[in-house]
Amino acid sequence: MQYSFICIAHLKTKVLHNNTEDQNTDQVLLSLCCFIAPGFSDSMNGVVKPRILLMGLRRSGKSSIQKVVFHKMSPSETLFLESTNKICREDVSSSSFVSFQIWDFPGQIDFFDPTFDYEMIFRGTGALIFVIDSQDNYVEALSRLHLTVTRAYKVNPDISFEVFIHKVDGLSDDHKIEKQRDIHKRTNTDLTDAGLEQIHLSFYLTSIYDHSIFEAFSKVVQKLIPQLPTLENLLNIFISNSGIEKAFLFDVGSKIYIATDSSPVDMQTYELCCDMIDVVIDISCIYGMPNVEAGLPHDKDSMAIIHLNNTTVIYLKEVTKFLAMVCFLRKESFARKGLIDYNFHCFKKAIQEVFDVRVKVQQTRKLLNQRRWSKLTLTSGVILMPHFLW
Ligand SMILES: Nc1nc2c(ncn2[C@@H]2O[C@H](COP(=O)(O)OP(=O)(O)OP(=O)(O)O)[C@@H](O)[C@H]2O)c(=O)[nH]1
Repeated sequence: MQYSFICIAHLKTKVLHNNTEDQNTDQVLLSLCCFIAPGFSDSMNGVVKPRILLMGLRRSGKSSIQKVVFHKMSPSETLFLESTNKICREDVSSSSFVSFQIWDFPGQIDFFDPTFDYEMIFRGTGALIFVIDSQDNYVEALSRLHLTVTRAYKVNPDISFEVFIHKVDGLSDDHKIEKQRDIHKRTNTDLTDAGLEQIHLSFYLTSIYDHSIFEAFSKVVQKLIPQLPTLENLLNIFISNSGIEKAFLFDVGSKIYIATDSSPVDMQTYELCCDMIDVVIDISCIYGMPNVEAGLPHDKDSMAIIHLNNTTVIYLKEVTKFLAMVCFLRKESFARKGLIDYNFHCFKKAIQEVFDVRVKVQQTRKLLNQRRWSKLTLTSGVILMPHFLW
């Protein structure tokens, strides 16, 4: 495999730092180093495609969310989006590691009309995201949410119900919390009154004008990844053996993180990761050799290192052409880069096994379905934990 050396540069740039966005003038020294290699085939481009529904009243922001997260549309451009007049389905799997379908419903659609087959729609659904415009009066939205959730639950109790309290960029912090509490209380009271207190709704405060929408989408998508506990476990072992403080596994295309270790996620760390991915992609797009096969400017050998001026190092390494690990560690720990790279290699092998097992299980299931066996018993494979050095 041929490598083309792209750049090793020391740049000065701005990052978000400390506690407020206003303090983003701190200078950081950025040592960036990318190696771009031609594409490779991996077995992770597979197969499971849960469906995510985006529902809510008209102009609540559904299409904007989809365009900003999956099409890199800038938030201000969404001002010119026209109202959606039919269900828009999008397959996210072709361009990204995360594999699912998004269905964007027009706000005005009455999908409980008898001519509309809502049972078919809910039956294949993994997550239902209901978007509420927090800058508007939300009484109507809440009754619509109740109706949607109760009907969907009756058809498919396995759906995860996610409520985006959206457009919170216009609200103060106190106001945000107050709105969330109010919406939470009202929806739960409605469900209890209907005798459906077992339905669990998750609430997120979101806006397309900051990273909150990406973070919320990450959490929604994580619930649809059956291997999540294994991924988290592997990340925990990896960081504890490598002197790393925090590690995320990112879907590079969408900046959704599909897993992280078990320490809490703070928003600024997540924002720094997103900024780093943007820098790597931008530099790769400008200077990298286009990977014709995958249509991506980066691949499994891309990597980047950023030294912040507070002795923290951010280290990005591609796991596959769609998936990257971003780690936060102290400068002293980064001195043992050889060890980190070795452990990363073990991690990568283990993760490959996780997805190989998934592909094998799916193939077996397909085969069994084809043979129309009446009773299927699938045994999932065993993942051997890698031997990390420490
Ligand atoms: N302030 C603010 N405005 C937003 C946000 N998200 C979307 N909007 C705006 O809300 C308006 C409606 O957005 P759309 O995405 O078209 O809404 P929709 O829910 O798809 O609307 P329908 O297609 O009619 O169902 C647009 O002007 C967006 O710019 C947000 O996070 N904050």
